[in-house]
Amino acid sequence: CVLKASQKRRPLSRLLEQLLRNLEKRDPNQFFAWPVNDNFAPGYSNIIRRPMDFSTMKQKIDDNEYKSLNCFINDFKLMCNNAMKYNKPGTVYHKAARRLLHSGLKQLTPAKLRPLGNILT
Ligand SMILES: COc1ccc(C(=O)NC2CCC2)cc1-c1cc(C(C)=O)n2cccnc12
Repeated sequence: CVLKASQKRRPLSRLLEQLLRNLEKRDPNQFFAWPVNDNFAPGYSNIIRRPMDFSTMKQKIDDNEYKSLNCFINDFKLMCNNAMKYNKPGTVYHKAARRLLHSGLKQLTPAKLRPLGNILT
């Protein structure tokens, strides 16, 4: 029988896509959905050396650039830490990044991931 496109994906890619969808749900305002635009964030590209956002992470999954779950988690942390570096504490973006980081990492603990199978070994 012919496998559906999604079934042809590598197991790691399918897991990362599932985790990404779960993380994106925690960004209802879509502040992290696309690259931050210098026109709305003056000086952003001078302050943030390694920008990251959910659409870039999705592209990296599709291009099989993530060799491990840790590389994926590191990009998620980079994205949140960038926002807490550029935006002052108390701003809507700094608060959103703190909340996203903490709630997102709770979903990425070994206990939460173990039920997803031993593909991480
Ligand atoms: C993809 O990035 C965005 C997309 C949409 C919005 C947005 O709808 N902002 C409205 C809430 C008050 C204006 C903000 C952002 C945004 C994210 C960020 C981050 C993540 O630092 N940011 C920083 C300064 C100014 N705008 C932003």
